[in-house]
Amino acid sequence: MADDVGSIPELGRKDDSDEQVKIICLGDSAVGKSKLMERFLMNEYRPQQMSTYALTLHKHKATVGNKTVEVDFWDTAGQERFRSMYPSYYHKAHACIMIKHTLGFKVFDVQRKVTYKNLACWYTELREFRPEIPCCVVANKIDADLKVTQRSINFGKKQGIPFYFVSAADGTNVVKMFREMIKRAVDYKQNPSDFMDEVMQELENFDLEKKEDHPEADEDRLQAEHPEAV
Ligand SMILES: Nc1nc2c(ncn2[C@@H]2O[C@H](COP(=O)(O)OP(=O)(O)OP(=O)(O)O)[C@@H](O)[C@H]2O)c(=O)[nH]1
Ligand SMILES: [Mg+2]
Repeated sequence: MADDVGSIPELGRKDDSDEQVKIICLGDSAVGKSKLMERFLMNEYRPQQMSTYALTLHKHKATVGNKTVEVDFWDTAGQERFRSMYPSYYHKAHACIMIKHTLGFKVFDVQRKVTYKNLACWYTELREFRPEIPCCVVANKIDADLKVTQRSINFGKKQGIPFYFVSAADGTNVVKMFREMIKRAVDYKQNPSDFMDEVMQELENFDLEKKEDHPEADEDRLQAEHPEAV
């Protein structure tokens, strides 16, 4: 399984959009990660469960302020058997949406069997890899019992992590939550507080400036590499 970590394909490089960010959805199996993506990207909800195998990647175009943003959404697999892949999920992510059931939601035995971690474990592991990226906590399935919204959860309060009650089934808060997270991911990418991310951002800006200042540099390189083509 360890090999899988290195074999995840990178999505295509930045196209004509102004910015590109990666956002990951994390959480135990059956909390509703894929259904939330389906609701946000297609405004659909089909109740059947198809547990995600390893990973599903979605590309999405968004607008933040006057910028176009290409978002790579990583809908990850919550089942324990995919554990060795988690480091590759976290790698270079700009924001993380952590998803759980609403309090008191009756988890069926069949779902419980594949449940691996609780939120605190996910969060601890994420922070080892991505210490500074913006996160939020999402309690899904509030359609099953609206009373839960009168209670709040303690997790994340101390760290000031934003919290949302949502429902993939009826759409409550889904668009709002995803839009806010896209904006936070873009803000983070542009002003990273992690040293390695700052270096990466500097390199990206430097590369862009070089291209703008010397567009002929690419032509020179092409000529040197393929003299017959020019
Ligand atoms: N009532 C209710 N059920 C939901 C909601 N969202 C998801 N479900 C149900 O929960 C089950 C699991 O949803 P998925 O989106 O497949 O779960 P997942 O987190 O992607 O699970 P893995 O891919 O195994 O990690 C499905 O059978 C859905 O019908 C919701 O908002 N309300
Ligand atoms: Mg899934």
